[in-house]
Amino acid sequence: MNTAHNNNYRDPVREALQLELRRRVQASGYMLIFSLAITGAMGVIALTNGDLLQASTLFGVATLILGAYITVNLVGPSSKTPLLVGTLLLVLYFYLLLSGGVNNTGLMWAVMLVPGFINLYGYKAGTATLVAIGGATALVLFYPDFPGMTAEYDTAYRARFIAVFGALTALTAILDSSRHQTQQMLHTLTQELENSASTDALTGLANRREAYRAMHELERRNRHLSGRYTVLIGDLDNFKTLNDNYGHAFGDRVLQDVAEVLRKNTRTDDIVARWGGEEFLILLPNTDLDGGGILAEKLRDRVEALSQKYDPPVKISISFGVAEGDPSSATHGQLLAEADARMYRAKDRGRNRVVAV
Ligand SMILES: Nc1nc2c(ncn2[C@@H]2O[C@H](COP(=O)(O)OP(=O)(O)OP(=O)(O)O)[C@@H](O)[C@H]2O)c(=O)[nH]1
Repeated sequence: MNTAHNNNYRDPVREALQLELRRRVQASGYMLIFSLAITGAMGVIALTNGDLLQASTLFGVATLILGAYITVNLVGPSSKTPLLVGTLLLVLYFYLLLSGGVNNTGLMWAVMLVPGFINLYGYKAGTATLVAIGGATALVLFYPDFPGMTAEYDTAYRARFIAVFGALTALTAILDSSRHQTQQMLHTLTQELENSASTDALTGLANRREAYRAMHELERRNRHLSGRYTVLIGDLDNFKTLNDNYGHAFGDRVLQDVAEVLRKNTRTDDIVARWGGEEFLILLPNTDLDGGGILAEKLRDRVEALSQKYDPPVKISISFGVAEGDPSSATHGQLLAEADARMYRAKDRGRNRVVAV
């Protein structure tokens, strides 16, 4: 995690997934209301036609759907909701297919399953389910004397139903896949924006905002796990003179090289950030003051060694202040102030050194 960080207080991808689940649960609710209306209306028609058996079956299914609707609303959003609704819809569908519903119109309503299933399960799983349902329907319709089949459909009607079902599935899947692509694009863009908002453009390190986020996160974890962490604040020495003597572009190059040194000599779990102009902040999770002091000394040494890299050699050095977070009391505000004060003490004592007490 010592380069730019993707995670933030808000995780856009997780939010998008939650939004998708909410959308599916909402779609489930609409599907249940819609199925309830159809089944109820068919039940009333069957009742007025005097077909008591069909009417009571339809009212029975309607009651089941109503029960599911109430349960879903009581339990709240759950990833199991689309599964429950899908199963209920399948039961209703095969009942309508086999019985023909009222006046053999059951299948006509059944095409509504297509957008419903794709909405519930997304275009991939939804289409796969619909292809399976289409196959099962073709079997039921064309298998001679299929057990339980009481509806009477003529051959042309059966063939047309399969064609309409297939075409509607393909069309809805295409539409939903383009919606899915747009959504993916939005996720990617959001992620890119998140990255650029948390990264320093010159050095590629985490920026100050991201460093605050990381500290906040460490503090939160500390409260739960009583872990410890140490913070280093490093400030390049006499950087103004370097800029004045060699130019701003050279200063920028040095900042990039120093960033690289800090990044290369820290662990992946450590967080290296550009804190300000020529100031860096390093967060070391699960590290005490002694460990932080040792690392700061190593980094100081490696930054100093950079001086030989340039032609002619240029004096480059860094002063570090080190402070350890107290899991029970200190907030990052106090911790930063302490590290900062120690860094200034390092400057006062002649620069190019580490102060940890
Ligand atoms: N090239 C370059 N210079 C920067 C950047 N950000 C800040 N600086 C310069 O860093 C210098 C910091 O100067 P000072 O705060 O006086 O500190 P210093 O000269 O390093 O002196 P000490 O910290 O006391 O050792 C200023 O000249 C800033 O212009 C940057 O992105 N690029």
